[in-house]
Order: sequence, then C-alpha cells, then structure tokens
Amino acid sequence: MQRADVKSTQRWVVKIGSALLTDDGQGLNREALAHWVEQIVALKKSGKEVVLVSSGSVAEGMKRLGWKSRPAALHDLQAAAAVGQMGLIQAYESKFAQYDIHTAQILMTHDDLSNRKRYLNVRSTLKALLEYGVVPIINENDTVVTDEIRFGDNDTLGALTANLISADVLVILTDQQGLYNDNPRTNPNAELISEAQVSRKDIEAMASPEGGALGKGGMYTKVMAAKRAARSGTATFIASGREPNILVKLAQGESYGTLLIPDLEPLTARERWLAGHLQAKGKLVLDAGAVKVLKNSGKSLLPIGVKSQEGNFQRGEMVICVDEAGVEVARGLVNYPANESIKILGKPSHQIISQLGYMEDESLVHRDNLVLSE
Ligand SMILES: Nc1ncnc2c1ncn2[C@@H]1O[C@H](COP(=O)(O)OP(=O)(O)O)[C@@H](O)[C@H]1O
Ligand SMILES: N[C@@H](CCC(=O)OP(=O)(O)O)C(=O)O
Repeated sequence: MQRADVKSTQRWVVKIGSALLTDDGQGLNREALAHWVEQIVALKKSGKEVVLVSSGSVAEGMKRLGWKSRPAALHDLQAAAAVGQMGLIQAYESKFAQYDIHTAQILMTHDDLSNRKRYLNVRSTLKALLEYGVVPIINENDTVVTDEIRFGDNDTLGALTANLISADVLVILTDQQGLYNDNPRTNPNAELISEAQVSRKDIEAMASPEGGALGKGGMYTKVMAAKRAARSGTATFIASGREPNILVKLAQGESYGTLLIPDLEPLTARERWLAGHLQAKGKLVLDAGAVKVLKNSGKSLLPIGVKSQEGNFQRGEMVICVDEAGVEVARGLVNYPANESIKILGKPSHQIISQLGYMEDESLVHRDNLVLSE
C-alpha cells in the first residue's frame, strides 16, 4: 500500500494515546477531543467505517480524584480508571451526539481475546456496530485485569482490534510527528521517517520504549503494533494528533507522519487469533528436524520432535515452540497437559496409548492450532 492508495480504504482503527488526550496530564483535552471527533465524522461522511481505541481513563480519573502523580498500587490505578472512563466516554458521547452519531463503549481484556468464543463475540458485535453506523470506542477493561494479563499500552490493543475486524488502516495518534530515527525527546537531531516497510528490522531499534510521563510503551509498542497489524494486511500510520485535520489529511494521501507498509504475508483469521495470544503457559524445545518440518511443510508437531518442556500448562493452553537456541519458531495450543506431555516427549506417537492409557491426538500441537512466528 502507498499513501495514494489510502483514499480508497474503507475500515479504519484510530488509536488516541494518553499523552495526547490528556495534554500531558492536564485532564482531558476537550478541545482537541472535539477536533478528532470532527475528523472522524468527516471520515464517516466519506464512506469510511471507524473504530476508536482511546486511552485516557487513568489520567482523567487521577484528575477527578485530585491526584497529582500516577499511583503505583494496582488497585489505585484501577480505581482511577473506573472513575476516568466515565469522563472519557461522556466526552466522546456528547461530542458525537452533536453530529447525530451513536457511540458504543467496549472494554476488553486480553483474556477476552484469548478465549475463542468471546473473541468471536466481540468480533461480531463490532461488525454489527459498524453496520449500524455507530462509532465503537474501545479501551482496556482496566478495573478487572491484573498486571500479568494487561495489555498495558493501548497500541497493542489497537493492533489486535485491527486484526479482529481486518481493518485496512490503523492510525496511531501520538504527541510526536511520527517515528523518528531516534527518540526526539532526548536527541534533537533525530529525523522523521516518512515511510518504511514494516518488516525492516532497524525500525525496532530506533523506537525507544521510553514514552512521556503518562503514555505507556513509547514508540516501541507502536512499531510492534504496526507489525502485528500487518498480519491482517493493515497499514499503520504513526502521526501527530496535534496536527490540525491530521486524519483527513492522511485519508487524502498527504504526506504526514510515518507510514508503515504491511509487507509481511497476511495470516488467516484463525492464525491471527492464535498469534494474538499475548500470554503463553509453557515452552516446548524442538529438535532441528521438527523445526524444519514446522517451517517448511506446515505439519503438526509430533511429540517425537520435542526435546524438553517448561511450564505447567493444561490441555488447550498456548505454548511457545522454540528451537534449541531458544529462538521462537511457532506458538500453538497444546493437546496434552504438562504432566502427560512430559511422558511422551521424544517418543513416537504410537506409544502415546501405552504411556498415557489413552490418545487424544497423535500430535502434541495440531497444525490447525499452530501459527509460525515471524
Ligand atoms: N524513535 C522515536 N520517535 C518518536 N518518538 C519516540 C521515539 N522513541 C521514543 N519516543 C517517545 O515516544 C513517546 C510517545 O509514546 P507514549 O508516551 O507512550 O505516548 P502515547 O500515550 O501516545 O502512546 C514520544 O513522546 C517520544 O518521547
Ligand atoms: N487503559 C489505559 C491506557 C494505557 C495507556 O496509557 O496507553 P497508551 O496511550 O498507549 O500510552 C487508560 O485508559 O488510561
């Protein structure tokens, strides 16, 4: 996809970050919010469907509760998020209502997206909302998640949302003009990158995980989000939300921000769901032969090709498959719990019954439940 192709795209996910939305901690920047709403309305009028991923609940909650600095305790962050989400949604709802557009609040956790049933439900709800002309507004369900199972930053959530609905474009609005070849906060000579193929390895190194005082993830999670979004063929823009009419300018193919072009082979919807599991419950170390078979022949992983395992996984849970050097090769849903798989590792499948007294499947991870890592 080139900038000129953006005009004809239809489905957009727009992510607005905390740093921008709260004007670096001043509470919701309502004037700026009103301007983004205007732009989304313009996109919708031009025939596009837009899903909004908006941060800002914690920062707005802190303001409402009179807290000057971001609390460290999880329960305080969750309390702030619960209070602030009200203000956030109220602000969007009333602004969109001026244009007779309905909004819908969707709060998700990554547990929700790992569960196939709930994943499919969210997907069909989002699609229905878009059909009805509603603008869904997504945030992480901060009040119910614990630290280990948080998305944490909304860039990842934006990318998973793009994967979920097979968006054409993901726009990540932030407080910088785009991706620079170094962090512009610390290097005043850093240069803006106008365009790059998402598979380029050097862009990860340019993007620092250091963000502002309120943002989570910095530029690194934005670049990783672009890679994730590319799995559904989605092109990602990283651009400044402070640039007047930025969304409309991008939609017209104008040269603002950074365009990260999806040059990776897109995954199927089921593969994207598998790849979107952010938490793995265990690890399988494969021998060289198994690595080759997985990479080249798209076959299932048999126990005979597995040398060792880690973790206390249950049947059906996500495990990472690594080569002997520890490099991730694939991930997938395992057919046997850890206490049983340990008994069949390195053994031919016809011995499964004698080892376990039953056979669920001849493979440890079936090819339908396996996705190769990049
Ligand atoms: N290579 C880079 N180019 C641009 N910004 C970068 C880069 N590396 C790190 N950053 C930092 O990332 C910040 C944006 O991330 P973050 O604070 O998490 O914002 P948001 O809330 O919008 O997600 C920028 O303000 C900048 O300081
Ligand atoms: N869910 C959190 C957002 C986390 C966050 O700040 O993310 P980001 O805007 O990507 O830096 C909130 O609404 O405050």
